[in-house]
Amino acid sequence: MTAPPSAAPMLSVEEMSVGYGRRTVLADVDLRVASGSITAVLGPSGCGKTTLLRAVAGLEPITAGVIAIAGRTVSGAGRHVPPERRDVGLVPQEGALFPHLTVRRNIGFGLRGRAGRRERVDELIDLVGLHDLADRRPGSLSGGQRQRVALARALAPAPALIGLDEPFSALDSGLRTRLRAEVGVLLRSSGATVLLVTHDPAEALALADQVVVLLDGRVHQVGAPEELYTAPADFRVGELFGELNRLTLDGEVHFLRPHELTLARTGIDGLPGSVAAVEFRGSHHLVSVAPTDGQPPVAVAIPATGEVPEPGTAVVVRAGRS
Ligand SMILES: Nc1ncnc2c1ncn2[C@@H]1O[C@H](COP(=O)(O)OP(=O)(O)OP(=O)(O)O)[C@@H](O)[C@H]1O
Repeated sequence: MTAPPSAAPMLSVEEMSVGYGRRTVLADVDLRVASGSITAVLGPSGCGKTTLLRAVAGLEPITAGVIAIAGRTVSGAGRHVPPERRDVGLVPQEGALFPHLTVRRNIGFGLRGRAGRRERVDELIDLVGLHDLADRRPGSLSGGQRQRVALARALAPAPALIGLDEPFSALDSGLRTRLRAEVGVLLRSSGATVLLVTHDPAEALALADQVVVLLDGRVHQVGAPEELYTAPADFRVGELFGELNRLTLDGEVHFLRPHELTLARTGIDGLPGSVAAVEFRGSHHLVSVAPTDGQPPVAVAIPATGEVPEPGTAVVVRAGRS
């Protein structure tokens, strides 16, 4: 659950910039993550997601702005608290487990010297369901199992913030979807505060309370998943979440998804055109229509069970669901 807006955020980033050499990679980034909530930073490859996570974890210096964790300034205003004193559990891409240590010792790594270490490790092994594999080494685990160990290792010391860098990107799509659901439940039940970076919109929509869209090193939009999907701030943001048409109907520009449009026979109101191509997409057919007025092609989804028009057929595109 997202904490009420009045609650002090666990992570706060204000007007932060980061550069490599003379090149600015992140500019004026603002971000707040409420305690116990999950924020996804979504953007295409190279937009600066990993850099953002590394700056929060203290692995990159910032060139402007402030980062605060649990109300304490950790970067900026003349301070740079080292990574090991930030209370951030980072799960890098590919997990980065210690290959020579067993699952149990990997999970307990951050708890060395602490009382109750054994019980805490057992608790985490239970949480991620790796009982039978506790004495194995990472080399003999599957990709999904390794990710669960990496997550358990980050959760073990109960850090103020967990940072996940593309946690599922190395997995095939079936496993990715399954593990995503499992990890979502795990994170919720652990009560962790999470900053997840991903280029996969499905991951951001499925897991996050709040999505931050990062494009070219700048925050373009922040909102709940439903809000970003249904009311993107601009075409680039909308496009990240799936096919989107930009079309002019009755003199007005609309951003509409293929399933928000229908096809009708000619002779009624709408945008006239002819069918250019049809693709079968499993749950539906995607019909590409070339408008007669010269606008770019418009994609319209029609149910898989519906009548499929042949290429060349004259049609009218109308707003509304079929
Ligand atoms: N150590 C570095 N030195 C110089 N430039 C870097 C360094 N690390 C990253 N960059 C550049 O900074 C930009 C942002 O990189 P970053 O890894 O943060 O992006 P990303 O969104 O995480 O991409 P990906 O999804 O591909 O990992 C890229 O243009 C990258 O080439």
